[in-house]
Amino acid sequence: MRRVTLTQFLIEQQRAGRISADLRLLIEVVARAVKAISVNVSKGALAGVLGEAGTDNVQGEAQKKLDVIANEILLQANEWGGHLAAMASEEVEEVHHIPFDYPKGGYLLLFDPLDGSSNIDVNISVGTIFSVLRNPPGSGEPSEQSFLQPGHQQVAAGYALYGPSTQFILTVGKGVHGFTLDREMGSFVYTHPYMSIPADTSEYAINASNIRHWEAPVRRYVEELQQGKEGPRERDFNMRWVASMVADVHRILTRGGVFMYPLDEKCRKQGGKLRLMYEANPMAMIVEQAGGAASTGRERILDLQPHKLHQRVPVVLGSLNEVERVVAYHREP
Ligand SMILES: O=P(O)(O)OC[C@H]1O[C@](O)(COP(=O)(O)O)[C@@H](O)[C@@H]1O
Ligand SMILES: [Mg+2]
Ligand SMILES: [Mg+2]
Repeated sequence: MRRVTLTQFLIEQQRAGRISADLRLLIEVVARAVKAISVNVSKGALAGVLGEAGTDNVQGEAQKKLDVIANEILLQANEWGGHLAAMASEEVEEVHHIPFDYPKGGYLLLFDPLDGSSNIDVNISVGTIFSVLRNPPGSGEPSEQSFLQPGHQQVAAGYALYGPSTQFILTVGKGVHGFTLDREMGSFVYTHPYMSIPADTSEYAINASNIRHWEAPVRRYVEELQQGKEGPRERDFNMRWVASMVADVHRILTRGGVFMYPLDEKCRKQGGKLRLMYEANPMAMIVEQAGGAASTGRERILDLQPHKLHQRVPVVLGSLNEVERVVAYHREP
């Protein structure tokens, strides 16, 4: 069987007029950075990359060494590519400008360099999430405002999962495509064309330790799932929570399911737990492109008008019929 690499896939996308040459290059550079992060993640204690960095990020969270390393790799790899106007990262408070003497392009790149940080030291899957927007024409040097575009304006989104194998999942708005890293060859091989999420599922993911903080619609939904065959759903449901959004979403992309980090009393002041611009939006685009749905419980995530770079939002995503049910429960008085 002919093996198609990510590079070949992207060239074909460009030939088909789905992406520009600059966007192709941008995705190639992100994928190259992901390979470097994958090497660091897999070396673990051998490379001394585990543990705390001793610093806090913009969100006041303690940074792990790998958060910092992954962030540096992505920033450095993308700075000189010539396809970007600016970058934004979970680990950097302000917009990251491209050095003035470097070539620049028309895209904005946003990323969560290392998602699932609490899993690094226990050798459980973590990931990288990214989102690509256009720098609004005529806006000159990008500011925070340039990034504040609704998620439906993303031109590409994807993530890497550093699991037993490293996978790279990508959408440019025409389906969701999965690639697996061949470590010996050093290339991503096209292994999962047109990934799709079944509309129905019997699996859900939520941090159930927050139950006492949940709003009534989410509590009702989860309690009904837990009642299984004996409850109103008349069938049993299974629960999984990796605590790496990338891994939980990847499971849903592979075999269906619903993932929730809803609004609750603990995170109400911040607006939610997960970040809109580089967690919720790219995942929402991927999930919708795979036939699923993504909502805050009240609104479609991709329609939200962001008001700040590091904004947080509630997230309910995955199998269409389950997400619609959660949204319907939020509508009821
Ligand atoms: O520890 P909790 O409350 O279960 O939260 C887990 C969630 O937080 C996250 O780790 C947040 O992402 P970061 O690790 O990038 O901060 C998600 O990946 C995950 O779904
Ligand atoms: Mg994250
Ligand atoms: Mg992170």
